[in-house]
Amino acid sequence: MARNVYGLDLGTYDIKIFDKKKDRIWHAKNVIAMKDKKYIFSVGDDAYEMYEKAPGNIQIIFPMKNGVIARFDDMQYLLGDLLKEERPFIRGAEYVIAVPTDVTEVEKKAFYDLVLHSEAKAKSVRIVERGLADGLGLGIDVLEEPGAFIANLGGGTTELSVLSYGGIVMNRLLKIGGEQLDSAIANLVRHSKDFIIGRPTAERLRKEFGVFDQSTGSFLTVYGRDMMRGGPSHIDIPISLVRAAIKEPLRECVRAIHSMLNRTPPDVRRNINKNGIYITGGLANLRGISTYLEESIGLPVHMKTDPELCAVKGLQRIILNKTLYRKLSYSMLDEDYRWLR
Ligand SMILES: Nc1ncnc2c1ncn2[C@@H]1O[C@H](COP(=O)(O)OP(=O)(O)OP(=O)(O)O)[C@@H](O)[C@H]1O
Repeated sequence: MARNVYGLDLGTYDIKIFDKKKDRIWHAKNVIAMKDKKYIFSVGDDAYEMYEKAPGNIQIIFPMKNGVIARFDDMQYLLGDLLKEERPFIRGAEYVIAVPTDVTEVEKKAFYDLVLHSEAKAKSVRIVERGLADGLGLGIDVLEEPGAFIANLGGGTTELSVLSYGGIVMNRLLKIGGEQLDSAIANLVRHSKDFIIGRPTAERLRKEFGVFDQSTGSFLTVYGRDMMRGGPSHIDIPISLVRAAIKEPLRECVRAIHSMLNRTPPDVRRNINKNGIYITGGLANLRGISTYLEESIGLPVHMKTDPELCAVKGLQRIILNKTLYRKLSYSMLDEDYRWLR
């Protein structure tokens, strides 16, 4: 029986998995609910459901932080649990993992070790730079493309990549993503309304308001804690407040995009000017964000449906195509691996 191959995109917010044998992609929240600091209570979407609702003895843990593995053992357990249904297939399987480029070698190695030293007894583990996987998922011919700019707007990070002829010319990982926008919204509600809302509520505000393209008069009723009266209550939050909160983090992304474009080598830049830029990642679903970026950057902005799945779709292409697999994935144990020589 042929061994199975899995493509993994371990995000700060969501894990995306491609299963070659079943030829399917699925995803789950990257969250663990821990009881009494000892026992795993639930994982994935079930654990996220409990976020900010669970009793005091249940702790909700996000094993990834800012795009890298922050709690190795928890991440390993969570991944093992998500793949549990596949038990007959996971032992001795091969894994191809998308990893951000602008991280330290130790952080990158943690992705590698996570799978290599798990109970899955992986046969091989290969790494793909996430910007390249994103490019393939967008349908770009990454090996032949002379210049493409991709901004992956994710749950805890924004990764900016300039690609050319199968390589990454420039890359930067910013600590700005959905999580930071939600904190900005929750902080502004707290300071301007004396009202405490949780992260899932802030996320709901961000998702339900078409932040850039709706009338200024709309508002949403949310539940939380009134700091003046000291009890649970509800409040109407206007769209203007959400816009004000997310303005600065989004401007920081725009400044970083400008700065990277300005440093891009002229020949590559010429192609980017011609093609425009691409956005991927879950935050690209924020209604009106492509128009906002187009106006701020002065270049056309393109995206595909399900932008959060671009990187894992790119891994799927790599796993199913021998040339892409050979040219774009590498093992950290390879003799010619650039950092270990
Ligand atoms: N319709 C939507 N409107 C606004 N935001 C959305 C929408 N759908 C998803 N998101 C946001 O996308 C983010 C998750 O995106 P994604 O799955 O790309 O992140 P990730 O890969 O887990 O994180 P990272 O790439 O930072 O490690 C979350 O913050 C989520 O709230």
